[in-house]
Amino acid sequence: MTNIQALFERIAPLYDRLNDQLSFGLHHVWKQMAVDWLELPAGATALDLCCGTGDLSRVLARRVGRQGRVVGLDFAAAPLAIARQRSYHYPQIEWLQGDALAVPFGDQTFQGITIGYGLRNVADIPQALREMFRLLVPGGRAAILDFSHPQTPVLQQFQQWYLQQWVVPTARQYGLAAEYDYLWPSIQAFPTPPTLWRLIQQAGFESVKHYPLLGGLMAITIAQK
Ligand SMILES: C/C(=C\Cc1cc(O)c2ccccc2c1O)CCC[C@H](C)CCC[C@H](C)CCCC(C)C
Ligand SMILES: C[S@@+](CC[C@H](N)C(=O)[O-])C[C@H]1O[C@@H](n2cnc3c(N)ncnc32)[C@H](O)[C@@H]1O
Repeated sequence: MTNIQALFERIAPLYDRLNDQLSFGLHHVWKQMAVDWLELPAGATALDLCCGTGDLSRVLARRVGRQGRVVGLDFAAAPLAIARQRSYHYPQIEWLQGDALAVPFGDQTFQGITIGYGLRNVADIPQALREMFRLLVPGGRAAILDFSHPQTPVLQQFQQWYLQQWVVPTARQYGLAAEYDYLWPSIQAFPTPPTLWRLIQQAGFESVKHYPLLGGLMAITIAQK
């Protein structure tokens, strides 16, 4: 088990509650936007990579409907177990424990892919992007939702302050300070938007559209094959 997998195994029981509390529920809005911008038709087949507890998988399921198909894939068992518990009324979702760097489906299987707060956590970003390209049908889209790099020094300082002075102390109340302390350095190590767009194009995608949220604290990047 990798350190990242172990981290998400540990935080799984409190993950959703802390996300709601620490983003004042806004992460649900961002996830809905990511799926809306895939513009999937009813009946489509979609993949939620690094699905965790399944938030984006359930948004995809509502979008593609009962005739559609959604696969939620994650390599950690604990968040997947919560995802299954929370999704009994979504029969169109299939849950799979697997690696986003080696997805067990054939080329051109999916019309849309989401990866919410996952790309920053995988061990090999270019490989994850290559897998997403391979798995999409021609013209298919991937929506990458994650933290990003704010455009102004003030927002950059706010992002660091909020994470280190509010998020980590809040997590400490649940014994998860070390796990949430990972956030800030992981964001610092995450490619800047121009670098991410280049990696997406190098993976083969034809077009990349970038949408900063909250001045760049977060971002949704839409890559089209
Ligand atoms: C859904 C969110 C984060 C998911 C998430 C991603 C990770 O990589 C983690 C790694 C380790 C532990 C936890 C996570 C994790 O939860 C985003 C919302 C939750 C954030 C924790 C809060 C981030 C707040 C923004 C920096 C600023 C928000 C401004 C505010 C809404 C005014
Ligand atoms: C921050 S959570 C995101 C969960 C969910 N997508 C959301 O938006 O809330 C990141 C997830 O990525 C998973 N993950 C990280 N690397 C992975 C990999 N190589 N393959 C599959 N899952 C991975 C972790 O287990 C964790 O559940």
